[in-house]
Amino acid sequence: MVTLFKNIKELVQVRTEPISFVSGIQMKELPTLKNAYLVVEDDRILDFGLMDHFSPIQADKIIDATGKMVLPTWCDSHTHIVYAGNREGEFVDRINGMSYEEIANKGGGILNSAKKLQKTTEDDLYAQSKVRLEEIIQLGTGAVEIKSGYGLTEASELKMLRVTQRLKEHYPIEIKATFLGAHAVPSQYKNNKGAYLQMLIDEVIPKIASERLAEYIDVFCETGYFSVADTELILKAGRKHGLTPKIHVNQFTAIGGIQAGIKYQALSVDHLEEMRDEDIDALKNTNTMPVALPGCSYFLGIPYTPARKMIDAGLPLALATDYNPGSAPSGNMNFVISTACIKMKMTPEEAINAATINGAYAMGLEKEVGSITVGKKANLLLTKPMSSYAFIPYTFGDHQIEKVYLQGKEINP
Ligand SMILES: N=CN[C@@H](CCC(=O)O)C(=O)O
Ligand SMILES: [Zn+2]
Repeated sequence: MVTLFKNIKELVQVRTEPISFVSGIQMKELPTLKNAYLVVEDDRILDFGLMDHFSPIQADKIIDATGKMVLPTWCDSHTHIVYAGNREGEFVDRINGMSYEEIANKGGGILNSAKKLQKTTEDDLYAQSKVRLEEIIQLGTGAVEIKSGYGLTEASELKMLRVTQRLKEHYPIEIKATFLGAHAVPSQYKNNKGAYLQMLIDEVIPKIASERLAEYIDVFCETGYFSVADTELILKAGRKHGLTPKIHVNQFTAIGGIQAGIKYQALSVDHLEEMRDEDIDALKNTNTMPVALPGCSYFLGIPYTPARKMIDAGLPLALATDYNPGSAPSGNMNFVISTACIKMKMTPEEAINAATINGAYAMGLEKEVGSITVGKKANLLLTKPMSSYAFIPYTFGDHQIEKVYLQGKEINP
């Protein structure tokens, strides 16, 4: 099956030479072709170029993209979309003055979601989660990472990861799974966090690795949750079983988690709302991708990741939604990109690079998605007509996507 997109007003994020990610000043460059064509064969990008150089081909389907843009789909490298129920009650409690921390200390927060999930059957959890997956696909996401971490028992953590596995089997979107058993200390281990960690290390991690239920290992490294020493224990055990670290760090406090992540060659360090100069320095010249989650900052009213300072220091940056029931109940990458431009002062070029190629890298998918490159998956966005791609972040709270294609096929709403 050959599909031809012709008369594309602007083909965005064109990379002839494959790249892994962009950092620092390179993030301001977003290569495009104006008045372009793109050829897709089956699930892959076969060819692209300027309309002026186009020689007619035999295509099964022709899409006239006059006035419209084509981009690679968004790469959302940090989500928790497999969860049960919602927490709008806590949202109202926060409006009425309670803090996220106070709610968590009263058994709300992550433990509240764990209680709900433990009581939910695997089939019901799948049914609830697939709605969110379908929703983010419609919003232009073509690759997503999904974490466990609302189970907090062996059975429920495995249930979450099996649901993620089932989503992988049933949907054309790229999915990577992360084990986040060390997301919060369950109440039954309240006074014995060490025993919980030991149980994760001795029983759960080996099982997940042997059943190939996750590619990555995560820890919520934060004051009141898991210390740097706890984080290192889990990352070490994960590494031993072939799970690569991607961790939650520096959300509320900076305690040295970034350095621990780098020590264990984390693929990404995520959140980073609280960054010290030494944290920025530690990330320089590493292969670890910093990931900002502006939807969480927006929803909780906490600081935004200092993107300007980080990029100006030469670092790369990826953007993700953090879609979860407690701190970011939205999987809308279009909103994340707008918010990054408006609140973090990223340029549209930087934000689009952060939401495509850098996001792909933060999931180990940079060879498959994240740019318009021959041989990559044809996971594409066709926009509504627009004058320039800056219109995408400019129209915050809305989206400009007319159609989404995954593996070369149009996704019907
Ligand atoms: N910070 C830790 N975990 C999630 C939110 C957890 C929750 O409140 O349910 C996050 O990334 O923001
Ligand atoms: Zn998260």
